Amino acid sequence: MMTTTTTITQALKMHFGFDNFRSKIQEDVVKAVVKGDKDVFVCMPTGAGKSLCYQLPAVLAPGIALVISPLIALIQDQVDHLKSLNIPACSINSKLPAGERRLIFADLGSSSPKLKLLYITPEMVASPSFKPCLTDLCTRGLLSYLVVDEAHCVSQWGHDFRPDYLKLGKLRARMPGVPCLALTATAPKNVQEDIVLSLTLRTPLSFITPVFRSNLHYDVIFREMLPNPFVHLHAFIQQSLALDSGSKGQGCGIVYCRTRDSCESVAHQLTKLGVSAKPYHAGLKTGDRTESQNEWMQGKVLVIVATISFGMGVDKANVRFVAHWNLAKSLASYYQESGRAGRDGLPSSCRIYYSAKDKEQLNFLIRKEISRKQGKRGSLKETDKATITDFDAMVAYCVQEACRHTTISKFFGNKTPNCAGACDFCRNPKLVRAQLEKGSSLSTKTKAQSSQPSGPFGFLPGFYEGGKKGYGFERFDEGEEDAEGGEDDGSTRKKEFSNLYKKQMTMRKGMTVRREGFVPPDDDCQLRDASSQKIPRLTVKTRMHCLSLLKEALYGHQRADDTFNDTVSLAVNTELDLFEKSKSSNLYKAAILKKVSDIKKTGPGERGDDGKAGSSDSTEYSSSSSFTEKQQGFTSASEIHSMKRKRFGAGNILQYFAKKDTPEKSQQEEEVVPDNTSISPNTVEDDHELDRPLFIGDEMEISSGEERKEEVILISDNDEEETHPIDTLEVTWFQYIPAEDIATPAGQKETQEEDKPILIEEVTGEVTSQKASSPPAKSCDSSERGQKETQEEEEPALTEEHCGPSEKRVTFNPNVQERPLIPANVPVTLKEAADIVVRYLNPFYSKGKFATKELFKSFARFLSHLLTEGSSKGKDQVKAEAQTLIKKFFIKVQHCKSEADWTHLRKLHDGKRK
Ligand SMILES: Nc1ncnc2c1ncn2[C@@H]1O[C@H](COP(=O)(O)OP(=O)(O)OP(=O)(O)O)[C@@H](O)[C@H]1O
Ligand SMILES: [Zn+2]
Repeated sequence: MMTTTTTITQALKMHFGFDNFRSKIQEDVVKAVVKGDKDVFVCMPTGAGKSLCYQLPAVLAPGIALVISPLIALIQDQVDHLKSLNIPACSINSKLPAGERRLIFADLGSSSPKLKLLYITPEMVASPSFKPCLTDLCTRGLLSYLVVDEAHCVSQWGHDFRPDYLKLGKLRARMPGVPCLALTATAPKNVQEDIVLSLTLRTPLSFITPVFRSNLHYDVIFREMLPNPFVHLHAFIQQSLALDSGSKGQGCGIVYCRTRDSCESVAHQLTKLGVSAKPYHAGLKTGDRTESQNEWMQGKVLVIVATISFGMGVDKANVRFVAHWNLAKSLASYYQESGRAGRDGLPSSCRIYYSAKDKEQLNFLIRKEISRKQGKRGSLKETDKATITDFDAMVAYCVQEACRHTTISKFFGNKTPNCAGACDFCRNPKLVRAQLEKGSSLSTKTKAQSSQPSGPFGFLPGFYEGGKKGYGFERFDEGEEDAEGGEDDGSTRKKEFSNLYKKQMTMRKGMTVRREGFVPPDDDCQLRDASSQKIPRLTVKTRMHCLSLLKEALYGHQRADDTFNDTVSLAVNTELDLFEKSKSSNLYKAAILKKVSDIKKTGPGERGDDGKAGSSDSTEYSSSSSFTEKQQGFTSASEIHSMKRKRFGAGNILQYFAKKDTPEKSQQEEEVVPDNTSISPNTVEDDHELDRPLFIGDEMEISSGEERKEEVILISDNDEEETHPIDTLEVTWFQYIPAEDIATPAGQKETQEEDKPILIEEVTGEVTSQKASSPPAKSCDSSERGQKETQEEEEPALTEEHCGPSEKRVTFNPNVQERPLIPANVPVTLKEAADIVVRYLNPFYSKGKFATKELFKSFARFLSHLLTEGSSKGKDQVKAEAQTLIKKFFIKVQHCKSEADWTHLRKLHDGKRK
């Protein structure tokens, strides 16, 4: 085959429209393949132009190149591309209409077929319908090349091993004179060796590009430590796409998620935050999926949030970032997936949002799958070991203190690259270390709690009966014939796994699986040990709600050097501490309320009576650290005003935690500025007061006189459909006895009322019963308290009961409350105004409505001053005005970019005053 360099270059131009080769290595490969005297092995990174390495030689050679490729979608892309270049190419697959299939077979059977490239999956190659055709082509010497794309699939050590690829060795044997070309983007050293062996490549010429790509910046963020991971992701996207630089932004990005649900929710959250994002996963209708992909390709949608089924063969040059919301299943996969960024050579970012919980879950599923296979064949295969080793490499990458590029390069058998600050570790090792330290302290407790599973390979195979294959990485078509059906199967499969996982986790903790209806925490749940069902009938939602109460309380008592994240961590640990100590749902709730109350009673910078917010190990989380991006958190009013927080007498905070506040709202700050009715009245004289949404921090200055010393806290279970009546419960123990001291007597039945709301009042003034007809309780003897809890949940409604010198049994009915508890119209201080403003503004900040945090602070400062200028206003008025101004401001200003944006507000405000 005499083909000169000139001919090759001309063909490159004529058929593909390229003036030059993309790289020296690409040119060398093409020349070697064209020469055709040896087999060729190519390992080049994603986007390096591997396809051309066989497509150009195929065009130049007489005959047909048989291309084995693992995925029909990928094949389709290639075939379409070649057809658009007028290169005769086609594919034979199970989805091909009968008419087209006939035409192809007719061409292949002709004396001089027109086809230059025939794409086929490994399954189809071995199928009875294709075998005779192949034999015929071989016998007539019509095959120019055997091309094995994604050749790593042949290796049991490969991250995408496909048994059908193993059959390619036999295929190869059937066409001895045909040169073979094996290509892959991701082959660690052992996989490279496997490929050569399995395909029986004869002293192949190897072309291996180092994996290092200096334009890619790699980093890892610990997702569980973020106050709001979506906001963080949003900021990352804005930065990567230069959306906040004033320019329109350039390029696009991919967020990879492991599950379909995550794809949906991440895409939804991003869209809410103002970035156009669409999900892409196998659960979508083909039309929707194609639409998502097309819109992304055309730049109409900036971010595609996809499972790994997206991306193979997707060729887009200006992908500025690839974020992994979940771990990839191996470091090789991660390298390949993240490598879709920066194909144009421009700087791009690759980030993993690492989560220990995610890791635990994947680890479980991977090992479970192995255990299932083991059960069937009774031995552990190399593939299984490889799967685990590869996953471990992925995890190690995330939790190491080393250059990310170096880790990747070493994994692929390359030399150490010159990272030069292209990863978070090389850029700032201290930050990476701080994150790791914080991360390990967060997970220590969880680890200690979960004992190691037993059985071969750490599992009890018998326990997993009925599980099917897969753990969220079904990248390839599951065999030709049932490729469609495979998708539905996938979702059932995942459900099964999810249930099994939950059950197993519960069992590991030594509990019986007794709560079938237990709604598990979602991926982003901030709670620690969130899946625990230790406390009967206590829901994740309730725990989330309690956590938000703690956060709010602590938030108002941050120390000067605390970051928002420190406060969140402290809240999370405090919640866990109380959760672990509590034996029933009500005890838990009461313990939370007591803690909230204690925190509230303390001065600024203190966190409760013990200074540690109740958590024995919480001190380790309270140290200031800036490893996470501080700007992602909310801003405390204290950052705006250095004024000292005004102190009121202990217990003079009035808070209502009422039914309408859903945990989601308080948790995610989704509440936009509420309408007037929801925030104006501060007093319980208002009939609707308890129906209004929760505003933690709705503090009221009241006289510190004894008769005004009141605290009313209601926690309701927000996950129940119906509104609870303001129920009455005996909870006097709450005030003075730590929850842990009140052991529920052994064997005592849990009442059906566990999830009812608790009303706790600390009242020295008059109280009124909601159910005046109910009999009074007999006694408040501490020995009976545990029992009382149960009894009185069943027969509540007490009017007033003296249980001791300072304790009263109380009930509360907002409808008959006679006296206002709050003095009318106490003038609001600047600090209080700032609190109000910051609270109302935070949701907007979270949604990225401010270009910078400074701008947000500046606006809050401006607004606080504006609202407190001139005549002294009461809190209600300030709240109402703040709301109105903020509402109006954001009607006019979609995205606040400078101080000039709010100059009109003064006029608006002053005008209204007149
Ligand atoms: N010589 C060349 N000049 C310019 N562009 C080229 C050249 N060769 C290939 N390309 C372009 O580079 C891009 C990436 O090529 P290709 O899809 O073949 O990469 P790949 O290595 O196969 O990636 P993957 O691992 O995802 O399959 C394509 O847009 C292709 O058209
Ligand atoms: Zn580095």
